Amino acid sequence: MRRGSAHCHWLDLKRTRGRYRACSLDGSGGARRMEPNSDEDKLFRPSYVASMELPERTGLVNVEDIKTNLSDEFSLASSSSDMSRRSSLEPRAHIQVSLRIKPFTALERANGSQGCVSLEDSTSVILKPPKSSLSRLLEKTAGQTIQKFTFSRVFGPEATQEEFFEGTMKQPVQDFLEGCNRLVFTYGITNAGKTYTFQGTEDDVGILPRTMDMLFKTIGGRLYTKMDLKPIRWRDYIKLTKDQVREETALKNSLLRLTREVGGYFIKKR
Ligand SMILES: Nc1ncnc2c1ncn2[C@@H]1O[C@H](COP(=O)(O)OP(=O)(O)OP(=O)(O)O)[C@@H](O)[C@H]1O
Repeated sequence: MRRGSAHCHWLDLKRTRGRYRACSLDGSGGARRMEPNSDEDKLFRPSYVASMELPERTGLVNVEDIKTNLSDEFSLASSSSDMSRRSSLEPRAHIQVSLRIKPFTALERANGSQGCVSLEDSTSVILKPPKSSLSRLLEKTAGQTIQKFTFSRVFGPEATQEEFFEGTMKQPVQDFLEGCNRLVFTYGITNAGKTYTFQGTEDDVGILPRTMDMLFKTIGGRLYTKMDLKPIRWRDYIKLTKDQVREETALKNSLLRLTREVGGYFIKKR
């Protein structure tokens, strides 16, 4: 993600009228879009180009209502954690919120960065203010400097990409394959590790390629193998003529020449 852009990556897994739709966007809102061509010869096929569907807004929105609803779903447990709030974070809750704690980079270690987050158990962390700000904080908010936050699950700095995928994504992808819609997104300040978690690195890919891998492996036997369909907008697709197939193939080949395969994934050449 570019510096200064919205701090969020998301993956929208939807199944509509028997079709799978997996849409991935980055913080710039960069969903791919293609121009409509013809509406003839529409056939059902999995489409990988999608967009968000926002519910129709009817009338004025009461901001206080929105706040109330979100408070039911999310919970920031303070040191005096109350159990009724915790219930929204139990495994059966509609929203699962996982925390991933990033290890210090070499630069951060060299700069003497200090750890302020400590794992209490697999679902909660304790946050302590940095020593440099402690005396100032103590004057203002004595007794409130240590806070406890509870999540569906907490992953420490040593958690691998595979462990994180297994612990957070495997179930939603399984649910999606069984017909449920799922939306997954990462959220955090700049440098928090969103891109690393979502895309990963060449050697250790993140949740997005792992999700695609799981999806394609599962639906592999049911894929339409001819190359004569092209998605348009987010719900439809068109059947290409022979000339269009040739054009598309040339375009895909030129794009593929810009990539190389690493461990079964295609990444951009440097
Ligand atoms: N779990 C991790 N293990 C090892 N390195 C990590 C981990 N998470 C993040 N990093 C490293 O920390 C740095 C910042 O991570 P990343 O670029 O993913 O942050 P970001 O949240 O996407 O930032 P921005 O919003 O500015 O784009 C990168 O060098 C990345 O490789």
